[in-house]
Amino acid sequence: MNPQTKTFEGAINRLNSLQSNAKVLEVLRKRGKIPNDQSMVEMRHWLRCIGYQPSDLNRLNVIHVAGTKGKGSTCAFTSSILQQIQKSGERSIPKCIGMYTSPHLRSVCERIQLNGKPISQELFTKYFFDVWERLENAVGSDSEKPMYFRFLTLMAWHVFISENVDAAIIEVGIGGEYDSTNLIEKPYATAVTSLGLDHTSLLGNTIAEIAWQKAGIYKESAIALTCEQAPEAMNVLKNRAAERNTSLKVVIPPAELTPDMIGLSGVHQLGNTSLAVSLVQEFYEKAGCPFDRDPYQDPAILDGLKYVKWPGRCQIEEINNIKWCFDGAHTKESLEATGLWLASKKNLYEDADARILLFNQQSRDDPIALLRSFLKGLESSGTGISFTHVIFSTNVTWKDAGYNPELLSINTITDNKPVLHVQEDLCKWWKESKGTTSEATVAPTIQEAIETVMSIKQKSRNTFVCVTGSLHLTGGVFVVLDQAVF
Ligand SMILES: Nc1ncnc2c1ncn2[C@@H]1O[C@H](COP(=O)(O)OP(=O)(O)OP(=O)(O)O)[C@@H](O)[C@H]1O
Ligand SMILES: [Mg+2]
Ligand SMILES: [Mg+2]
Repeated sequence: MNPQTKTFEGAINRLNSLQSNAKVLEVLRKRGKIPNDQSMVEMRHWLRCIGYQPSDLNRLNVIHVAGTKGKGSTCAFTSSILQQIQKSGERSIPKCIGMYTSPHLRSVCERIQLNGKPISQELFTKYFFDVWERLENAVGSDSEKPMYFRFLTLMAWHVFISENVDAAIIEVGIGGEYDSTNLIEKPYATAVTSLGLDHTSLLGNTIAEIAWQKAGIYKESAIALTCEQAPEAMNVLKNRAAERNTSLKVVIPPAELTPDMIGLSGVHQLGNTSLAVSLVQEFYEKAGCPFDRDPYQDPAILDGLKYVKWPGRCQIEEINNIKWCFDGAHTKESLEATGLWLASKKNLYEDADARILLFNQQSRDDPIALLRSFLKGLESSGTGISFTHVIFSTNVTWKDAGYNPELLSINTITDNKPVLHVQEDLCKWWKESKGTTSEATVAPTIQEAIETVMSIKQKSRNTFVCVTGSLHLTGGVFVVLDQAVF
């Protein structure tokens, strides 16, 4: 390929073309074709095409994280702790920390990080075309390529191996057993975070079935870590760990760990934090230099917890003279956790005469149930917050230009139109159940939703906005407000 045409935009266009495959797969899944061993056979084939064997991944010293909620946060805590240990100079490893997470907020580069920073557009472009061309050389330019998430996973392996990463923190995409990240044979540490019901059409309708899938990342080489779970999930995790010749270790946040010690807001982060600390401990066990003191007394670990960066999760900002809170929760449990957290942050909105909820959900089966979970969390303290305005927006970025190229999501578009009827249903439900206490409207794009926010602000003394329901909405709002993420 002509080097002139290898631009970042070119890489993003090609990457987005892999989403149409994802759409085909979605249709197959709806017909009951769920992921199976064949997915792993295909992934092994692609890995070989780009020049690696699964055994090559072992040298990355992988920390593998699955779960329904808290995967990304746990990875971010783990990376942050390792960065502080690296900075302290006390240990010979890690020299280079890789982190692969999903989804992204503003830029796809956020998904592949080195030493706590998203890779640059230049590096992304270079490694993107390496992988793209290796695949074309192996199978021909017209043949089918791996889908979006699989491609990015292959690319992450290629980046990490090329950059000599010696601690690779890997977040599972969906499930675990048949996830594209699961080619790793000998991880240093594995953890399953909080379990709940999500992606049920792919993973199963019960917590036990979901636990079975997630525990697929457990391997003989590593202790099987998890946090507190429902008993039916815990039993499955225990059996799966035994199946893999390892043992399950349940990590419970110690009493000495308190919310003021950690850089991410919300009590639900305590479980993620303590899992991350245990992952780091296991990592150093394997590296042959175990911790000999209480990790919660270790200055580098404590700094790691404090200085963690994981935007879009219970994040509070003041932008354009408006108080904002951003959270990408999109499952029942996490929306309830967000509601509970917001209820405890009265100082954010008690003086505000305009209290706006900006909500988007369009890819889950029952968006109204998700909205209700948020309200349940919010109202469980008794007082809650009464919104003066509620805006139900799609996650399309711009009025005229449609999706920002890096935020394109073909799965939520039908016949080239965003699914506005979901927002209309949500709005109708709100009006019926909440009456006239608040003004509820639908915005066809995030840009228009923000325009509505700004016009409400013009007429108000103090404005507070809560953005939640989807990480795609949160990312899109950051783009429209031009708010930096990392
Ligand atoms: N243990 C938890 N319990 C409930 N909610 C949580 C928990 N951990 C994180 N959350 C909330 O879930 C949302 C997503 O967080 P995070 O990115 O850590 O999870 P994830 O498992 O990577 O999710 P995703 O499905 O988006 O990949 C955030 O809104 C966060 O506040
Ligand atoms: Mg998820
Ligand atoms: Mg995630």
